[in-house]
Amino acid sequence: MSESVQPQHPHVATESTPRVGTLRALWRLREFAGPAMPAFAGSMAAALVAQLIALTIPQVLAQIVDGPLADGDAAAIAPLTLLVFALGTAEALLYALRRWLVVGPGTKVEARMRNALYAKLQDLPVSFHDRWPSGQLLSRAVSDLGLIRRWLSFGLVLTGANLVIIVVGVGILMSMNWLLGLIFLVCSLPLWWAGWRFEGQYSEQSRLSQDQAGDLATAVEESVHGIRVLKAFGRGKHALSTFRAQAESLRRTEIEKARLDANIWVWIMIVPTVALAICLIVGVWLTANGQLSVGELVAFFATATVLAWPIESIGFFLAFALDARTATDRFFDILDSENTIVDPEQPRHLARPKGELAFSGVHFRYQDAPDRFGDLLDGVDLVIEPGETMALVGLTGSGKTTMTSLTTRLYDVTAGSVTVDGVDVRAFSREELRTHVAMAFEDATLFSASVRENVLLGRPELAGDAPEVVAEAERVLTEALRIAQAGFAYDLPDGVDTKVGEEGMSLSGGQRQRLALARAVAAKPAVLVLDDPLSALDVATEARVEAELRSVLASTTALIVAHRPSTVTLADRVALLEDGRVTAVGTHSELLRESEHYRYVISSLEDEERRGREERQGLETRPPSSGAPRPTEFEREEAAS
Ligand SMILES: Nc1ncnc2c1ncn2[C@@H]1O[C@H](COP(=O)(O)OP(=O)(O)OP(=O)(O)O)[C@@H](O)[C@H]1O
Repeated sequence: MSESVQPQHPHVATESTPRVGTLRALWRLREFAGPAMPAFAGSMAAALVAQLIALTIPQVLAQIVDGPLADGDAAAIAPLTLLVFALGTAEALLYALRRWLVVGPGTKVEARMRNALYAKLQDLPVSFHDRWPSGQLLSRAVSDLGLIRRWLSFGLVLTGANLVIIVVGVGILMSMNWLLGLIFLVCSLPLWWAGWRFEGQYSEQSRLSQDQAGDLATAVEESVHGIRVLKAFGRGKHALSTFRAQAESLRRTEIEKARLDANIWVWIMIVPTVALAICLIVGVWLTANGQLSVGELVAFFATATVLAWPIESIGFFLAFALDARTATDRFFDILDSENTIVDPEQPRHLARPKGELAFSGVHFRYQDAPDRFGDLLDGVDLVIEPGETMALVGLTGSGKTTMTSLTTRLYDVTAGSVTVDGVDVRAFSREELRTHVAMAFEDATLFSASVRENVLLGRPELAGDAPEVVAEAERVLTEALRIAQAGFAYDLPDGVDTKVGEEGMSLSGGQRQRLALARAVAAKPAVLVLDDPLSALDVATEARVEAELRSVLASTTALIVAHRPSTVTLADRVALLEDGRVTAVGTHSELLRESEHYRYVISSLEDEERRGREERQGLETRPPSSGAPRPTEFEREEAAS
């Protein structure tokens, strides 16, 4: 027995669909394969008729042997030979028809399943994506669905046809000579026993191997994404050795699968051969005793030979069905995942929100947070008035990003509420909520699309071809790019139609952030939530963006997570997040005067910013010659007042 290998991601196992019988598990595919069933049935019928024709050929052979051949009637042989030729041609044509019937419908089923999977992944909350590695999702969407398509179009069709042909063929053998038929049938019983044992062991290994393939895909994806970091830190070798270990685990599982497969093949090859050998001995004895004609003996063995392939293929199709079952389970693992963030039955609607954003008694903890920790947000109360700009400040890890992600329901509060104009965000449809509240993140994600499409992502109504829509889209795009100081987009090879994102032009971190900011601004939301969207900008560009933003923010409510003291100056007021609560709200100067923790946070932000700037400029950090620390902004502010 090979060494057993644990799945890399235990969650995959714990979230698995409960184990049911293979047939029941595969039966679930009818939801997607339903419309293609007539095509699959037609294909199965074509395969069946082709094999039935193959079974009739031995009967014609028996006629030839016992008739014209025994009588030495050469003229009578020709029509029977022509009949064999015609039957063979019909068999070949029917096999071609079998394939042709399923190509289109099979790919449609695959596309339908892939679309459903994609739609589900889009719908599932961020907390699901936190737990599921992307490679696992990728392998389900690509290789698993391909395997299911192949099984439906080929495996299912031929398994059905072969089983019928085995039953019919054994019936024919029994009718030709009941004793020989019975011997053939009894001798095949060990095959069923071996098949039953095989199912249990193989399906376990099949699941393991497909999960491990998903983990491998995750490793490749992460290392491609993080190639710069790996190279910069010289961790290529380490990544390679981790990858090798994972690849080795998968190799071992594949070997175990192959070993089980080889075992069943031994049974499949030996059992029919032994059965035929016994039948041959008994058959010759019966012929010698005159109980069976030579022609009947030939026909018996020709029929048994035709049956050899369907019988031998049982093992292959069994393994195929088990792989398809595993792929089906993995597919439904995702489709069955419960979405905890859903639209209400009767969503509220706000035609023109004023933009008051309020947190009332908000508690939040991540699903996988250890029990020994209290809530990350532990009773947050904060009201941001319409048109007001509020900066959110706190130590690193205090929960600022988490707090902003509650506004668009990337996560739901665990207690309390977040409201827009007094309406709980959970009372809106998610689509409407995201038109009222737009976000830009520090980690600016661009999609493989043009600058224009990336910036106008939140304005689907501007995607039309009507002249007035095109003009409005152009106006919104120009304004958003101006506010975000993203004029560089016009200098790209195809201007704002240049493809950016993963498969497009490489942009700098600051350029990506500015496009992401333009995207948030273009959405024209009542509430704009910015999670440190200027962190990668140089000071001069940041100042220009801030100046432009002020004009936007005058008419929009804004919540800005600030990691730089300069971002704080944009805000009308500042909220200080400390120990899971907002412990102080006021202007920057008020908080500097009144809150010791605020002074500490600002001074550490200044230190961090100074270090970042010095690193960027490649300067060595040297203390001032007096040895005294540099004055913090707080101290400068104090001195000024
Ligand atoms: N998806 C997640 N699952 C579990 N824990 C998380 C998740 N995201 C963040 N956390 C944890 O929650 C805490 C708060 O994270 P958050 O990103 O909200 O802090 P922050 O104040 O924005 O930090 P920073 O200033 O460094 O960006 C951290 O301890 C973090 O490890």
